[in-house]
Amino acid sequence: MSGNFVDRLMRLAGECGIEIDREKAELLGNFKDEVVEWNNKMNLTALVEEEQFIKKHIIDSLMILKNIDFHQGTKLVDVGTGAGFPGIPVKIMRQDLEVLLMDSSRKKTEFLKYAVKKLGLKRTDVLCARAEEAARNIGYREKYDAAVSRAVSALNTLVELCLPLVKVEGVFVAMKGEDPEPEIEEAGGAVAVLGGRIRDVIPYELPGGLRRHLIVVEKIQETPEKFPRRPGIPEKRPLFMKKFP
Ligand SMILES: C[S@@+](CC[C@H](N)C(=O)[O-])C[C@H]1O[C@@H](n2cnc3c(N)ncnc32)[C@H](O)[C@@H]1O
Repeated sequence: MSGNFVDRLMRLAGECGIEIDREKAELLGNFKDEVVEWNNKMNLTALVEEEQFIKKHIIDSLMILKNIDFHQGTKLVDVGTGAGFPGIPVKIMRQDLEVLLMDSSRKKTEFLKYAVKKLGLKRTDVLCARAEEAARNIGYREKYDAAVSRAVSALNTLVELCLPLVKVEGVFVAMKGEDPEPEIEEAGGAVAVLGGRIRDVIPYELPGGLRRHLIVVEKIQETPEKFPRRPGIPEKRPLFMKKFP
């Protein structure tokens, strides 16, 4: 890993109000090196150019910590984590968290298992599963203080994948793009039926002026047992989707 990467990461993150000490920046750099190396063998992510990786992968992931106050030892699941975003940068910065990295792709979870070991991350598990299946398992259902997810599906589908994993009084944070309002409007009915309530929509900006939002959904009551539906159904037939002629 180049010293340049570490300095650049610390500077760009600092400009966004995120302080990263050198030791953690080096760990994030080691993670980036692993992603790039594995990306030569398999398609993990399209974003490997250094500055883009820093801004759109690492800093974007860390915006969760800048905006959400996770208590010490929070149990957090990252649903559809892919190559580990936002879960791995979050874990590197907050080593007290207990993190589950979940993805339905075997090749991605093989990479994640390797990366977690190589980076020496403790209390970090990797699960190859569809969220719809994991949430039917009592070991995972309503066991998390927080779920996070980025770039997996539209909010009305995503809440069915994520809210069943969250404890009552826990929180689900969806990372969304520049204009989340249409998705929020479309997901209102689904959020309510799954036991949630949209608490906050938090705008933020990445270096270079890219605008993003965090949608914070609090879990106010248990998710009815019939949810999530079978794998694939939440996406195929999102709850309360308007029917078009
Ligand atoms: C576009 S990638 C995003 C990865 C990462 N969150 C990021 O922002 O870079 C979407 C990931 O979600 C996973 N995924 C899609 N549907 C899923 C489901 N129902 N359960 C678990 N993982 C899922 C895919 O395998 C894929 O790795």
